[in-house]
Amino acid sequence: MSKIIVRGGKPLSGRVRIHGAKNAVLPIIAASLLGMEGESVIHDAPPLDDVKVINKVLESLGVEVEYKHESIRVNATRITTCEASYELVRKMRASFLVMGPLLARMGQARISLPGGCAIGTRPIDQHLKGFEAMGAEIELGQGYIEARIQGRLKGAKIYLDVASVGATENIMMAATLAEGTTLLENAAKEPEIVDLANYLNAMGARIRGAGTGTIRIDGVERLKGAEHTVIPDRIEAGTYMMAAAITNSDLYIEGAIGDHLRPVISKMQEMGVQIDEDENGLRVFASRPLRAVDVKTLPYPGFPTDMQSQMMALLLTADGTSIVTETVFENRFMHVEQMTNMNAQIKVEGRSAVVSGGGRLQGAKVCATDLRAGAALILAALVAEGDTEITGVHHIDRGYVEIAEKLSLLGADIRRLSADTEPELEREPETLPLFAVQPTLA
Ligand SMILES: CC(=O)N[C@H]1[C@@H](OP(=O)(O)OP(=O)(O)OC[C@H]2O[C@@H](n3ccc(=O)[nH]c3=O)[C@H](O)[C@@H]2O)O[C@H](CO)[C@@H](O)[C@@H]1O
Ligand SMILES: C=C(OP(=O)(O)O)C(=O)O
Repeated sequence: MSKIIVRGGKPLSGRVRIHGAKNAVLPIIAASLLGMEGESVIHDAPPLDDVKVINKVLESLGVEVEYKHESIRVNATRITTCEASYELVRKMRASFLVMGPLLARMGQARISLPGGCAIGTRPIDQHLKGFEAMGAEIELGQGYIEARIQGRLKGAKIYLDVASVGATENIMMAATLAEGTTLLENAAKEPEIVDLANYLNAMGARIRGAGTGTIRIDGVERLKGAEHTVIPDRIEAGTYMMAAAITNSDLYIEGAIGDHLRPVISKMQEMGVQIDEDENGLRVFASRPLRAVDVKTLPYPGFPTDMQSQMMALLLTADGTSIVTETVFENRFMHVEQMTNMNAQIKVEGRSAVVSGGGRLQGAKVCATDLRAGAALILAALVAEGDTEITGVHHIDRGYVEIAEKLSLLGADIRRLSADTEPELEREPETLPLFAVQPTLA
């Protein structure tokens, strides 16, 4: 079992380079399945476990994938099966994003139920509602979702009950090859949706309005491989911004795009953190005291749920009491118990957490219960008294490229103890036990 050990109290300084966005590259790799001729080349693909998993999903479908120097070459001219197995899909929820492209191109797809990640039940009803509206027949059996269409999908007007990122992506990909026009309303507006639409348009798709609540997709008959560079990871960038602020340091976050981080920047500025933006990144510097602020997570352009736990770590070091409200996922406070082990004063009341700042955090043995919880524990550990030992590192590896190495280069006392016995990608599934979550089919 790998561990990250942090000795708190070291200031940080210097520059940190932000990698390509996990949540952009995963749907883009899934979308590369739509390339009926030529190759796709995807640049700035971060070397993360999740990227390796989705590459394996593509390979399991008979597609050629080559991953070198942060670029992925995909040749999807031949697809030999339309089934993505439980063994792969259980490892990562985003594997379900191959459903839309497979259905659109091959007329069928059989994908294992992704279940729900520990942060919530995470149903897929909105994805399925979209496919059904485009004429697909959906069946659930033996833990798999099977979707079929005779001929091509048909363009449709689809209103999402929740502005789901994954459903927007899956439906948008499926609609590219549909007959006629699809209007996707109450669509998610995240920058990763815009990045996916840009890649699809480079493949020959006709998508307009990505990044707004209404996306119009005029179906085309064929798509071909395309070259694309993935946007920088706003959540990785935000995490290093918090690292600068929590340690009272001055860091330059290279590659961070201010426009993608507006709610994070504003909340940090409200606390008293100084942030300078230029065209290449952000400079973040802070000194104490920092003010307590209230934070509510919302779909983009609201405050990102993927930054909630890291923000909570920072608020633990502010003066006063903050209220953090999580509205996107119903079970995303698991880091609270771990932080409490570090002497944090936090009380959860329903969907809100009351965070009392200003106490002294203490090193402890804690466990990363999910990806961002792990990042938040590292942040808390950077300022805790003594040593913190963090297990559950496989969660952190899903979304952060060499976080211990990057922080160490900035001056943190942090090291990773890797277990020789931990084979690559042999990790616990992200999901709850199969069938714990039954999807709503209609
Ligand atoms: C790989 C990826 O990009 N992951 C991100 C994506 O996840 P993901 O795409 O899974 O998240 P969604 O936007 O779909 O989920 C948002 C909310 O909608 C609900 N929902 C979703 C689909 C559905 O069919 N029915 C339904 O009710 C979910 O339970 C959740 O409460 O967006 C989340 C919200 O910003 C981020 O935290 C994840 O990091
Ligand atoms: C929740 C996250 O990812 P996923 O949707 O892949 O579980 C995340 O990136 O914080």
